[in-house]
Amino acid sequence: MDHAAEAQRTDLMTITRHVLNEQSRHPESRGDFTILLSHIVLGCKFVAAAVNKAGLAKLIGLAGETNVQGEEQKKLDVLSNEVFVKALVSSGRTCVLVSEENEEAIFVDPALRGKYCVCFDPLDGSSNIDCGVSIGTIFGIYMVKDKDNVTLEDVLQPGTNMLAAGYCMYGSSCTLVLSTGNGVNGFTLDPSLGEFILTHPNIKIPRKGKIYSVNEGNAKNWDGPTAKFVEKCKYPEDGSPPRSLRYIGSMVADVHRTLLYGGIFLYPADQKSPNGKLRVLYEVFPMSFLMEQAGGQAFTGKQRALELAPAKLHDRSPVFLGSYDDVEEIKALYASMSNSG
Ligand SMILES: O=P(O)(O)OC[C@H]1O[C@](O)(COP(=O)(O)O)[C@@H](O)[C@@H]1O
Ligand SMILES: [Mg+2]
Ligand SMILES: [Mg+2]
Repeated sequence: MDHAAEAQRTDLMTITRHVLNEQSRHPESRGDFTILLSHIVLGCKFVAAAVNKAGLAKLIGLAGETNVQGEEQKKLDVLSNEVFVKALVSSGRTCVLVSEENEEAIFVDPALRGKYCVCFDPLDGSSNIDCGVSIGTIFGIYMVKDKDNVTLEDVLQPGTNMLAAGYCMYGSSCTLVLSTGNGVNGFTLDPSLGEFILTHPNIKIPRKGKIYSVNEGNAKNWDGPTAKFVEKCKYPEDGSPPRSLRYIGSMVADVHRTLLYGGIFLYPADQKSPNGKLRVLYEVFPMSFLMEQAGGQAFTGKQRALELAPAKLHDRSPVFLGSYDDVEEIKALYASMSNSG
C-alpha cells in the first residue's frame, strides 16, 4: 500500500469540511445549517445506493399510486420521498417541507422543529428510472421567520429569498452540486470512502455555449420567440456553426451538463402546457439559483425566474436557463416579438 498516497487522502476536501469552512464565515452561526445539510447529504447517499441497485432490488417500475401532478409514481419516487422526509425531519432543523410527491406542505411536529423550510424534488427524471439513465434529487432551502407559527406564506416565497440550493445527480458517478450563496461547488461521491469529495470547485458556466437542450417533440405548440430561438440554433444567421442538441429528459442531468459545458436548457410554455412543465419551488427556483451563482441566467419568458412569486405549492413556470449570452438572446427575442405584437 502506498502509505503516502493513503495519508494524502486525509486532506481531501469533503463536503462536510467545505460546509464547516462556509460556516466559519458566519461567526453568528450555531451550526444548524451544517446539521441540516449533513442530513440532506445522508439522504442523497441512501438514494444513490438504491438507484445503483434499482434493477436488482426490484425498485424498477410503478408504485401503483398517483401524485398531485396526476403522474403515476415510480417505486423510487416513493422511496426517495420517504428517505428525504425522514432525513429532514430527523435533522431537527426544519419546520415545513414541500415535496413534489406530497400534495400538501408537511408541517413538522412542533417538538422537532428548526428554522428552515426545504422544498425538494426527491427523484427528478422519473421517466428515465427504468432505463438506468441519469436521474437526480433537487432541493432549495429557505429560512422561516417564526418556526412556531409557520404558515404556507413562509413557503410561497420568491426564489430571491433562498439561502441555498443544490442537486444530486445519480449517474455514471454520483455528483452533488451545492450553492450557499457564495458560488457553486461540485462534489463526487467516493464509494470507497462513502464521502462526497470536492471535485468541481467554484463552477463558472461559460459565457456562451454551443449546445441547446429542449424537448423538440413539443415544437408545434411553441410560441414565436421559442420557435425562432431554436431555429437560430439550427440555422445560425451569422454563419457560425449550428449548435448541438442534447436532451436527456432529466432536468438534473440536462442542467448539470449545461452548467459544466455551457449552453441553454429550456422548458418553454406551449399551447398544451401554458405554464410549461417544471415546478417553481423545487425545480425552477433551485436550478435558477445555482445558474445565477455560476454566472449564468434564468428567465421565464417574462421575467427573472427567481423573482417569481409562487401562489400555490406545485405552481409551474416556463424556464430558459444557462449561459449568460444564450439567455440574453432569448430575452431579446421575447422583447422584440412582444413589441412587434
Ligand atoms: O418528458 P418531457 O416532457 O421532456 O419532460 C422532461 C422533464 O420532466 C421531468 O422529468 C419532471 O421531473 P420529475 O421527473 O421529477 O417529475 C424533468 O426532470 C425533465 O426535465
Ligand atoms: Mg423533477
Ligand atoms: Mg420528481
